[in-house]
This record gives sequence, structure tokens and C-alpha cells, in this order.
Amino acid sequence: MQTGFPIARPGQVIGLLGGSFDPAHGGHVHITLQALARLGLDRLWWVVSPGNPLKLRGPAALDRRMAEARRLMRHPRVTVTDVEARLGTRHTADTLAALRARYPGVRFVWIMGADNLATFHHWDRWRDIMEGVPVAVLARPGQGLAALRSPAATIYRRFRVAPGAAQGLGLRAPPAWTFLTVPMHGASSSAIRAGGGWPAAPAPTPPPRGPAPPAP
Ligand SMILES: Nc1ncnc2c1ncn2[C@@H]1O[C@H](COP(=O)(O)OP(=O)(O)OP(=O)(O)O)[C@@H](O)[C@H]1O
Ligand SMILES: O=C(O)c1ccc[n+]([C@@H]2O[C@H](COP(=O)([O-])O)[C@@H](O)[C@H]2O)c1
Repeated sequence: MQTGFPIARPGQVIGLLGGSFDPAHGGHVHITLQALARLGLDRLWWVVSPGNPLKLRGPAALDRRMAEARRLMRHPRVTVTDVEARLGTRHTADTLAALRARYPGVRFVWIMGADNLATFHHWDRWRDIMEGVPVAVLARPGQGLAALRSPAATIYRRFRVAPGAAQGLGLRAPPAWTFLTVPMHGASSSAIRAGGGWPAAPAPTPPPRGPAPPAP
């Protein structure tokens, strides 16, 4: 099992799929395999977040999410990592800056689902992210239009890379982003949580029973 900081060599192209993974599911595996096939990556890391800075509700414990992600995602070119907890970063702009400093010469590509492109302009220093690393966006059911009409997509329209050229995305100078209309997978962590597959927190303990009410 991988522990500590993952290994990467200068010149390698590493895809970063950041997420809460609360819990990991088939949609994450699906876009990972699509990204590996379509983006010319040497490796892909699942960057399991200590907690999305925009989400009010805290996720399940990091150890638990890591263990479940590692159980689900088994591939020789994929590493599940808690680098953000190790680096002490939460915002993606900080994570990318810290990774670039720690891994000189490694080329990182930020990977996300279409729902995140739609709200990308709310992220902290989102333009620094766009201008710091190439970005790959993968289709997600019901999210395509909002993503492609989003402020981020509109402002960076000129820098969009055609899907046919996406194999070389990681070698391009940013800003450079692509939208891959891959076959879609409908899984989401929120649906799993809502279905009771992964309770957000231990079930509340019922209040202690008091004495039985007096008989009427
Ligand atoms: N089914 C999917 N198709 C495409 N992208 C996905 C899919 N599921 C997750 N992603 C992407 O994977 C990354 C991590 O997702 P995350 O861990 O938040 O899971 P989620 O299912 O989106 O969670 P939630 O439902 O709680 O928002 C995000 O960039 C998200 O857009
Ligand atoms: O940096 C930000 O402002 C920011 C805002 C929202 C989401 N993110 C990152 O986006 C990734 C996907 O988040 P999530 O919770 O949708 O899985 C994860 O790595 C988050 O840390 C980052």
C-alpha cells in the first residue's frame, strides 16, 4: 500500500482527481479510466480532500474515505493519496502550488467532473488554477450545458483544446483545458449517502428513557 507522499519523476504527466470521495464510487473509477485512456497521463492520483472548502457539511473521517477509495480503485497507474492533509492545504490553488514546489519538473493536470466546471468561478483563486496547470473536464449526467456556459468556460474559451488533441494536454503551457464528452456514469456520493449507503455521522444515540409516564 502507498504511504506518505507518492513518487513522481521529472517529466512525468500526473493527473490529479481531487475530491471528497465521501464515499468513492463507480463514477470516480469510470472517469479515472477515461482520463487515463484519453489524456496521455503517466499516472493519476486521487487527491482525497480533508474537506471541500465550499461544502458546509464536513465529510466522513479521512482515514475511512481513504480506505474505501483504496478498496475500490485498484489500478497500477492510480494512487490514492492524502497529500492535502500532509501538505496542510485545502484550497486547490494552494495544493497545486505546494505540489509544484515539491515535485519540480513534474507536469500536473487537474481533472474534474463537469459539475465542478459550472461552479469553478467560485473557487479560491480559480484563475490561478486555470493559468497554472492544464485542466481536463469530464462529462457528467445533466451537467454539460451548465459547464460549457459557465463563466470559467466562457472566459477561457480561446484556450479550449479539442478532444482529439487531449492526449497532449499535459504538455501544453496553461491556460489549456479540454472537455471530454466521454460515456457518462450516473453515480454520486450524495445519492449514496442519501440512500443510507454511507451515513454522514454515527446515528444519534437515542435519549435515555425516563420513568414511564403515569397511567392515565
Ligand atoms: N459520476 C461522475 N461523473 C463525472 N464526474 C464525477 C462523477 N462523480 C464524481 N465526479 C467528479 O469527481 C470529483 C470528485 O467528486 P466527489 O468526491 O465530490 O463525488 P461526488 O459524487 O461529486 O460527491 P457529491 O455528490 O457529494 O457532490 C469531482 O470533480 C466530480 O465532479
Ligand atoms: O479551492 C477551492 O476553492 C475549491 C472549491 C471547491 C472544490 N475544490 C476541490 O475540488 C475537488 C472536488 O471537490 P468535491 O468536494 O466536489 O469532491 C476537491 O479536490 C476540492 O478540494 C476546491
